[in-house]
Amino acid sequence: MGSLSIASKRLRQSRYLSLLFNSSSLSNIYGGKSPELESRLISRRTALSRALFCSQPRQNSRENSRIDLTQYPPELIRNFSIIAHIDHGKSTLADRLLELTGTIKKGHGQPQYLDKLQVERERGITVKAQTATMFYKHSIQEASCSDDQGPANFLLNLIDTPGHVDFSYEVSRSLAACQGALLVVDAAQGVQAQTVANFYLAFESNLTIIPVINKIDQPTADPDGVKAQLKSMFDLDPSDALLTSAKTGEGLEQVLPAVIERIPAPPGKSDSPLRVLLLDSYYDEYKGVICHVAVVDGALRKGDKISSAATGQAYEALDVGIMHPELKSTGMLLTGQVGYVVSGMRSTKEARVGDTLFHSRSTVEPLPGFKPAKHMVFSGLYPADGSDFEALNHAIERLTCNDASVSITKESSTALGLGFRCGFLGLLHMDVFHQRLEQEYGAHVISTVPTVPYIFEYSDGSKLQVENPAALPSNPKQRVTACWEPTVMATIIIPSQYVGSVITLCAERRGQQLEYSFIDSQRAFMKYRLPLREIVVDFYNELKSLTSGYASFDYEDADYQESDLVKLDILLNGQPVDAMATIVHKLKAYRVGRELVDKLKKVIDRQMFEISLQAAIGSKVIARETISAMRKNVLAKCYGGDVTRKRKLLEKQKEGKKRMKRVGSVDIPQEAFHELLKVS
Ligand SMILES: Nc1nc2c(ncn2[C@@H]2O[C@H](COP(=O)(O)OP(=O)(O)OP(=O)(O)O)[C@@H](O)[C@H]2O)c(=O)[nH]1
Repeated sequence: MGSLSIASKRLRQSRYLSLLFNSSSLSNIYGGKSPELESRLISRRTALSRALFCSQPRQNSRENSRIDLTQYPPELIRNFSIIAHIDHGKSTLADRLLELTGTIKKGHGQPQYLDKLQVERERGITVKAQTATMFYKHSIQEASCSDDQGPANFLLNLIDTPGHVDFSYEVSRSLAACQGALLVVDAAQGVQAQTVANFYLAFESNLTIIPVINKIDQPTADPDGVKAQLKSMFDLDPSDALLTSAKTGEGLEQVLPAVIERIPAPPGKSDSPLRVLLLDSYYDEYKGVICHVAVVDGALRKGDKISSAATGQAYEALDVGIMHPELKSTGMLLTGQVGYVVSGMRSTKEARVGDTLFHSRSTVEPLPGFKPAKHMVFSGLYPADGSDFEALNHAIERLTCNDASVSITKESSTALGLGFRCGFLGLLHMDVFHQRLEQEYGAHVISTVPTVPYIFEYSDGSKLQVENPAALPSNPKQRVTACWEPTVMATIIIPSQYVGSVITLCAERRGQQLEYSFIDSQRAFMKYRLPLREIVVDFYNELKSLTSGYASFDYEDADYQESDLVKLDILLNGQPVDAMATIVHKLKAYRVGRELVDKLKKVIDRQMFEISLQAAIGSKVIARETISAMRKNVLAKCYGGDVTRKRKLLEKQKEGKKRMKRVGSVDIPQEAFHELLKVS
């Protein structure tokens, strides 16, 4: 029965393969004319790709054998994370460890195996933390794990985490399931900003930290220099550092023995009532909500009745297993083990990250859970074609099932119609969300200028958090008495020769220097308090270009600070366009207003009538441009009578017009909204 269903699943998978990875074939078959059909096919495509990557049956006959988790008491388990600055080689190291333990085949042809999302593969970054269970034989002298003192079989749970600052929430959640972390540092680049941030995340979580100096094969590698940095910055003993090359395989044989010998076993109690920490969840077309969990105490078995401490809802554990690295049903998860549970939850909203699951018949003290994700950036998302609202609604609902860290509320704009206000963890997160909407769900969206959550106080004493500038009245009658903006604590590490230009950049961005020191003779370390608004737009790119790409930057949210803010309106032919309003610091309002109208003038096509573009604070216009009238005759150069050629040109013009948004009588191209993102 099992092999039959596997065979038929494979057949289905192979029949869909060409469709899966060839979106053009979708539009060929359906001529792009049946949106429902296309959206159904796209969601099927996504589901199948997930099924392929997440639950594809393995070729190896060993895979079909049952894994008996009772063989792995907590003392034979190690849970560890791989943390590092972006691109220091976490995912490649994870690949090598999976190969070394036979969890995946060598030369599986899929580098960065645990980066399963299309956006992760295209951008070469990790966005979602991924867990993989490995089995590894090792003998340790002191432990009395096996009577004959021969090698014992260990169960190792490896969690690969994202490196980018926007996803540090994923990192902190992953660390909650671990007792140790491999802190990977590039042997040539040395300690970078996110190495510092991730080290402190792990340190504050009381994890055992094993420094791994990776990429020692590079000609510019300086492992001794990096050891010295690790000592001076984190007080890590240089002799504890492992030297590896995830590329050539050098030094990798020391990694897992070090994990087993240095990282403590999970501390939970097997004989205590069940407590399961819910780490993450995603929606699978076939299985429903799949929760990633860590069993802190007790044992969870298939068929158990479990309850959620957060919602009080009761469920049945329909399937329980480990990620090996695909889902592998084991029928149980015991103390200290990390795996998955399918419990018939209908939406990921029921699966609250940080929740405690326990046996319905028992009463337990819930686990501390996690701080809720903090949304740093808000932006409006509107369908490029106003009539696609339902399709976009559906796409967003499905995507938030797999990315619960986005906040969504419906909103409407006079310029763009019905849409959504979405809260993201940062700009990259916002970008990745857009890309996934387009790639996985075929949605075409217009996004408005990202903004940060400000707090405004009015003369009647009321305070309001403003996530959408349009919500702020321009009406001076409702007087604002004070406003506050969010700030961040930024860590910047740069080669010393760039110190001057980076200080100037931070001063321009209204930064306040808090710390300035040298890591070694070549690199400086700075801490700044910066308004979040100033780093949201283009700060990182500018920092990178000022320092020839050598700067590294990380931030964590800090307090609100009082600030002199104004709402900047953009008016087209005298009408304010709500979707283009922004909130800026008063000192910058004139410059930003001028840049905005200049940019808009470049991207808005001349039309049949004159268009005035204005930037205004309240009723005061601070910048103005005019786009003169014209009639664009696309057939002007098309002499002669070839009707098909003329038709082609007119079709092309019509196509272009579809991508315009009509505001009042003015057509605004999608690029206008994109251009606005770049003005700070
Ligand atoms: N020369 C060399 N290159 C390596 C080594 N390890 C990884 N790389 C390369 O470094 C790049 C980044 O590797 P990843 O494994 O994606 O890095 P990461 O830390 O997982 O990146 P994020 O998930 O985006 O934070 C890839 O091009 C790898 O091929 C190594 O030991 N030596």
